[in-house]
Amino acid sequence: MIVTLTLNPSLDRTIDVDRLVTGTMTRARSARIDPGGKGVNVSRALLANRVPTVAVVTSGGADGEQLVRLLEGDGIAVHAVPVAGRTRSNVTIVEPDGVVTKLNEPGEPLSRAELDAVAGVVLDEAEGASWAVTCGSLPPGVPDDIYARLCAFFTSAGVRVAVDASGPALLAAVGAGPHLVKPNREELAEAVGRPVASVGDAVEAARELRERGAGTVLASLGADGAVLVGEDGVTIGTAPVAEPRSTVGAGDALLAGFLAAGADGAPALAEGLAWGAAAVRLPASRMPGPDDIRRDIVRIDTRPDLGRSLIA
Ligand SMILES: Nc1ncnc2c1ncn2[C@@H]1O[C@H](COP(=O)(O)OP(=O)(O)O)[C@@H](O)[C@H]1O
Ligand SMILES: O=P(O)(O)OC[C@H]1O[C@](O)(COP(=O)(O)O)[C@@H](O)[C@@H]1O
Repeated sequence: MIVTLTLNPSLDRTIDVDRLVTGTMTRARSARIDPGGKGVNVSRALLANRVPTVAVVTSGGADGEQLVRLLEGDGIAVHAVPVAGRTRSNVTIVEPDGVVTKLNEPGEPLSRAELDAVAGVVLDEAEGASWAVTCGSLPPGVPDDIYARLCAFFTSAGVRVAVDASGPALLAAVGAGPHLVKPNREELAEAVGRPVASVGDAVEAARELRERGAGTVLASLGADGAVLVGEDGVTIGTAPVAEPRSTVGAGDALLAGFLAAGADGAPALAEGLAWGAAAVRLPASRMPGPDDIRRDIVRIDTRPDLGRSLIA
């Protein structure tokens, strides 16, 4: 069982337009709503591949109710903690050439009592679980060390912890010694305070996060694939997609595939890359199921070129 926690979930609204011109009125070609937030997407991807999962989320107002209805409609086991603040909406605008513009709301503040309630729920749900996955931005008012504190509780209960966060929340979590962190290129660069412009830079930055406490670093590099740095060394792989449709949620699919495959070494990296690539071939934040996932496109580089520049 893999338990995910999303403190700041969202209704993901994806709007297709012919061309986005800021400062003008643009008529959309189509729009869709998906349940969103990083942990929510990890649970969606796991369930689509029949891996048992529970999604713990906060839920506020009519949009929170809709989020829970959508998740339950997909058959996801969801434990929603009611909160006073309205659940946010995140908007992604997609142009035909694949250019994506994202607008993520900050979310509404969580009170101390609400945060304690969510923490109690996720610690209960995680009892006996193989992994607790804590993901995404923090709503206003939530202390930056929340993932670090939860990590300490999960670890003492014998549950492995994966963190997908950014900025101070990621840094604090790394110091608490999680088993796995999944930064993307920007998050990695911010965490080490220097640019990540090549595969070698990503490896060095990932090594630094390990030195600061993370057990394994799965650094996602967009179209350049991903780098896995753990106890057994460095593994690098790619899974090219000729015509990407939507990269929203690709990192969440990568993480879900990696965990589903046992979270260890090249086989797990390859599975994660296959799931990430499949997510990119699907519209909006749709998570891939078995029929979408192609393992034949994955390449694990046994002799990686560390000097290779990353796509800007
Ligand atoms: N344009 C792309 N082509 C192929 N695969 C991609 C592309 N963008 C993302 N991916 C896949 O999705 C994973 C996560 O993407 P990335 O953008 O790094 O993370 P995040 O979605 O967390 O920002 C990558 O490691 C890769 O496997
Ligand atoms: O919590 P954040 O950082 O605002 O991110 C939330 C957004 O990220 C997503 O989980 C997508 O994740 P990606 O970063 O993988 O594209 C959306 O579903 C959600 O709207």
